[in-house]
Amino acid sequence: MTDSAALVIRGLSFSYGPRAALEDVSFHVPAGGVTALLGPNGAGKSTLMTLTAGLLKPPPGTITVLGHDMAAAPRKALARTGIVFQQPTLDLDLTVAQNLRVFASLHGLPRKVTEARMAEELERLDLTGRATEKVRALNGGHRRRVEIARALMHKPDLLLLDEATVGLDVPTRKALVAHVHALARDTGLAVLWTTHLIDEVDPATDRVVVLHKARVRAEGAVSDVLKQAGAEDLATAFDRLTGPDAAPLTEAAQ
Ligand SMILES: Nc1ncnc2c1ncn2[C@@H]1O[C@H](COP(=O)(O)OP(=O)(O)OP(=O)(O)O)[C@@H](O)[C@H]1O
Repeated sequence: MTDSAALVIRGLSFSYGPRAALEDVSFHVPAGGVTALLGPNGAGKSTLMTLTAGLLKPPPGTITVLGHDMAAAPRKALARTGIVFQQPTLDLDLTVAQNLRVFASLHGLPRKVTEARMAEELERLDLTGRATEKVRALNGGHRRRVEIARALMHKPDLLLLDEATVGLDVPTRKALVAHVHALARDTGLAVLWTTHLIDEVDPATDRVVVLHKARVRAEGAVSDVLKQAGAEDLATAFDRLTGPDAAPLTEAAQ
């Protein structure tokens, strides 16, 4: 199972100077589903996403995307990866289509392929008819969906979403969560979804990784995480795993 996963993280440690941001982190993200990376502020989530997005160099052998080692073959690994960062990166004064076309040409996609994929992804994300609108005219939820459509233009196998719902109201947040779950289910995409909001996890289908103070505290299907925490529900499990009574940490991570 682990070897065939889209993303495999094995024994990943990373420090900013003396401060350990990740210590011996291991988990995997299978195809066709959402893996929620849950953790409180400072847990190490963004550091993990930054390393997986190839913006910091990970130690060799610790991050593998579809069998490609992020340290040894970052271009091959990134060619299979779509990324939506926490901070929006669309050009507000370009139309939806122009934003997608710029991205596609950076990936070297031919014009015909670009137009076909754009139509496909906009339809999948319920954005058909918005292609000629300037991004500035869209609400926050639609802008996020355009970012997801853009991240899918090169048909990645792995989609990284870093706190994708930040700043959205509750109904928009719920709609986006539902869209991403449908996307994973319908296309076989592997999604790593970073959040600190428990209600964004679908307990029936999602895998969960609880990160706290640089370390994985529990990992697996929601039922496994509940067992590991000795809790009845995910909110209680999260509190137990990340609260003041959580297992003691090594000095480096404190
Ligand atoms: N550029 C940096 N230089 C030094 N320390 C950093 C840097 N970025 C993050 N850290 C530290 O590394 C640890 C992990 O931070 P990180 O941002 O990865 O956590 P996070 O789970 O994403 O938090 P948040 O939910 O607040 O974004 C924290 O202790 C943070 O202060």
